[in-house]
Amino acid sequence: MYIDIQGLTKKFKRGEQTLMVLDNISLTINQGEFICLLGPSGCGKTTLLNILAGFENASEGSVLIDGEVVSTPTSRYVTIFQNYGLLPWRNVRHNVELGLEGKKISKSKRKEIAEKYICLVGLDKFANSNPAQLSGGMQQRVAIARALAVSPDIIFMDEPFGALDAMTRMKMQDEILEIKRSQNKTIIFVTHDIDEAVYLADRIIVFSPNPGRIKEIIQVQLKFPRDRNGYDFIRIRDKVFSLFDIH
Ligand SMILES: Nc1ncnc2c1ncn2[C@@H]1O[C@H](COP(=O)(O)OP(=O)(O)OP(=O)(O)O)[C@@H](O)[C@H]1O
Repeated sequence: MYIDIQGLTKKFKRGEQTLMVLDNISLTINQGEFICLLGPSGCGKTTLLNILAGFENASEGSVLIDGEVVSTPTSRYVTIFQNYGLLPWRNVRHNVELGLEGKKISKSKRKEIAEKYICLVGLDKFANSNPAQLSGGMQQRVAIARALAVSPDIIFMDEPFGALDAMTRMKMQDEILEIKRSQNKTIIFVTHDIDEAVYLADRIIVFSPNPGRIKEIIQVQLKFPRDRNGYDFIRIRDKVFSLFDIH
């Protein structure tokens, strides 16, 4: 077991009131797993991700990663957000180098690492372009290259493809699966798209809201690449749909 969440509860103060956002979440995740956190808006997916990444503290319970208590963000884990988080005044290469700048790495080595990951995400021709010159999908690839450049053990992704059109989104899903396969990362991926979860995940953690609780954990044992129209895919998708009472 790599990530160990036990009895995690999160409450936020809202004026006089206390809002319970996560209620008694217990979950263990293995190294190299692709986990999707799936649930309706407001069920606490982002809050859980933020706690795992060290941006927020739990109110009760514990989170251990690789045997250590999570208290602050570290470069062993990186988060990729929906809005890419690129610096508009920096070109692609300098954006990808960003996470390496605080480390004791020479300028030439930094450049070499950045170029390696820019190639990996297929943007070698755009290394000198600024983010505004790139499409949304390309910008998200830059964010992925930047995340990979620091050699994280875990990648947290918060609806990373939410702003992309359907075709680009499917392409990016294939790319992230390929990156996961070749780099053997542990990926925790927040989405409220059921198809996306079934396409990507080894396990889907389905949440119910108010307060956020784990409703069910679904193991997706389909081989990759998955056929979005295959019988087994649709069977699992229908099972997840039924958990949300969507007809
Ligand atoms: N810092 C905060 N202070 C107060 N309330 C918060 C804070 N952060 C989140 N919340 C509340 O916690 C609840 C869960 O929010 P969260 O963003 O984790 O949900 P989510 O499942 O990721 O939703 P979405 O899919 O819409 O992003 C919401 O009601 C939100 O308003």
